[in-house]
Amino acid sequence: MFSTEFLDLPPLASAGGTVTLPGSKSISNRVLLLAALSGGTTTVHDLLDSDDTRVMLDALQALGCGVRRNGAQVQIDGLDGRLGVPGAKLFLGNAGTAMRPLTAALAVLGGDFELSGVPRMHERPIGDLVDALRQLGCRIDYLGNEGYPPLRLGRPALALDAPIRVRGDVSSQFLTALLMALPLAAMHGSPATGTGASSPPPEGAPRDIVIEVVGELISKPYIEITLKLLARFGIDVQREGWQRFTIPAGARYRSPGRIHVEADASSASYFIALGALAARTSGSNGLKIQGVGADSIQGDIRFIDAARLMGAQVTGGPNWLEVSRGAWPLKAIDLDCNHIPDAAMTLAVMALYADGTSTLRNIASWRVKETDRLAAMAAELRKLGATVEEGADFLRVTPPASVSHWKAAAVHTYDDHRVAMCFSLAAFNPAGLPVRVLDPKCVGKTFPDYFEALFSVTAPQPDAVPVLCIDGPTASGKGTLAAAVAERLGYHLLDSGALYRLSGLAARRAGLEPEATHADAIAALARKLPVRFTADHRVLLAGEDVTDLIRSEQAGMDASRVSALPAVRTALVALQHSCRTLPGLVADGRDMGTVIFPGARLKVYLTASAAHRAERRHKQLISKGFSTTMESLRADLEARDARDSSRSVAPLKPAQDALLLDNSDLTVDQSVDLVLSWWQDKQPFGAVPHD
Ligand SMILES: Nc1ncnc2c1ncn2[C@@H]1O[C@H](COP(=O)(O)OP(=O)(O)O)[C@@H](O)[C@H]1O
Ligand SMILES: Nc1ccn([C@H]2C[C@H](O)[C@@H](COP(=O)(O)OP(=O)(O)O)O2)c(=O)n1
Repeated sequence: MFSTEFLDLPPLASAGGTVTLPGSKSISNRVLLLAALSGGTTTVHDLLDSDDTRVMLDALQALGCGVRRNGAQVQIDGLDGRLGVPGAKLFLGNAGTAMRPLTAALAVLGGDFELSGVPRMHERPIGDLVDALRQLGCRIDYLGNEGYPPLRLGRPALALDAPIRVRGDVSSQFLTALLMALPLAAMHGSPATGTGASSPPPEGAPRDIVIEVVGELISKPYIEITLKLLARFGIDVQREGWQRFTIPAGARYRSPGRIHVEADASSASYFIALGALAARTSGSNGLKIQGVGADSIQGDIRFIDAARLMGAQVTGGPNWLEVSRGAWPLKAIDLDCNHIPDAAMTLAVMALYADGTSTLRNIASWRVKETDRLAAMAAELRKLGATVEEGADFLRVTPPASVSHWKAAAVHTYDDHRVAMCFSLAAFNPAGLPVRVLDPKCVGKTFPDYFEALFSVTAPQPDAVPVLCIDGPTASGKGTLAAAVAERLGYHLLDSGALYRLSGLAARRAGLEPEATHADAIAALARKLPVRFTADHRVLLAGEDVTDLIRSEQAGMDASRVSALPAVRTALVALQHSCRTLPGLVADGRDMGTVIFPGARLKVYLTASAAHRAERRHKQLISKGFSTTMESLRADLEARDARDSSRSVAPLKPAQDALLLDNSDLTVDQSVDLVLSWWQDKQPFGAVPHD
């Protein structure tokens, strides 16, 4: 996830490859419980791996289910409505999606269970659900505070003759919990008294079980998901409006055999839009979205129809979609979007690429979401150069009049994940302008790795990935400065010196003195360096952690010697160029600005006096446990400076267009801020806004 203050998206050109969307949390835990209640084995594909799903799996295991996990695939041996090792104590962490449905299912089955969680779980109310369950004869005791977990569930005496009444205006989760639990009673008829979960209840006369919703039902799409999942597991609930639900007598949970957990359909909308508006990356077979298919049970999947109206070509199977550009430019639309409120925001950004004015209607609900999304979308679309009319419940978007009317914008995201994800699509603008997304971490609410996923299936315009070079002599602070700047911008980091250090080490290990007679042999090693830089800043050579080994002064001297060999330098060029990937690169070394990235947007030549550098290196080495003296260090670094500056190929020197920075009297933070302000001056966005 990008936790930077802003993320600059370079202009993007094309899309291709496969993106796998994360599974939906609420569907994951519903499916697990339904699989456990059914007869037979269910293979669950693409289960979300999160704290909440782990808690549910542990609980089901404790209740006697067979659970076999294999990556994102889990097999559940269902208990055919006989869920329960009587007396089981279940610890449910902080997983509300486990606590509520398990409370309902186990209270209906009965069998002396205890359900508890972390302290925070014991502060989350469950009284409304407990009241509804007690009303139908379940025995539930509070073990701590009234209205909150932990709970003890006893044996019920179910009274199912009269309709069960549940409030619909508090949380749809209570209704979901009852809808999943009551088929257990229908399955065995409706016993007058429960008999515990370990032995099957006696057959009573099967009868319909009716639930009546009191008050207006909120979050209907979630109830719809519950109903559709119940149908997949053999329970066809009959619904009269959103007021009355009937579970038919004799209903019985049946495993569908295999089931895919869908990804969040609203998240899919960004990639459907991407396929519709991006050219196809050459050599790719178009854009494939894994995790959700056209027959999704989520309402927002109808976004596909809207995208098709605008020109998208969408095909798909049970759990995937393939999208490519059809009409281009996209076709303007006039659409009632009431049925796809979240995904419709994506249409507003697609409208930037349409052949006329698009109108999205019946979207008043946007005003009461994470932010006033109508106002937010209008304001940010205008920043990009669109003409926007904002009505009480509609948005009318006219694209920028021509390529030159597009503007580079810093998009404010209002702590709203969907605003951030939508506007990433503006990076395909025909003007080749970058787009700045402020506070990109807001995507964490539903899709923490959204930008990583986007970058994995998009290609930038030629030479659009920005590079910031920091060159200079040893111990000037290049590595420190480059790492800090990369972190603040969310960019990749190339420590080119490490490549020479690794080449020197590889040469030594092959018994080759780092000198001209072995140039070709060392170059051959350098070309195939089995190097890996890990996320926690370790350097691995053929799997061995050599991070500290290559930092010794000896390794630095060897690096300086191999780096003077032209064949070695040539051998490392391709590897260095391959580091220039989305969203950008900070490169540190000796010849980054002069040879490797001559077109870099900003080049900094960093120096400090020899005395300062020797002192810094001394402190650094001592702190790492190397023993050395200031005198020898200063002599070494002056020798290294002389060799690095006088070699015939790519000598150490400032690029003509480099900005010089002597940081002898600056702190690290001062240097970082200065370089970032220089970087900022090179961008088309103006000053970084501070809220
Ligand atoms: N501006 C600075 N002021 C004081 N110390 C610094 C500064 N920049 C870097 N240092 C320290 O100097 C040492 C050498 O820095 P490093 O980044 O390893 O240099 P280089 O990559 O140029 O060899 C590190 O211990 C670092 O913390
Ligand atoms: N782009 C580069 C980077 C490093 N080198 C050479 C020259 C340096 O003396 C060695 C080691 O570089 P490194 O940046 O790791 O060394 P310092 O941290 O500055 O001491 O590699 C180079 O020739 N070209």
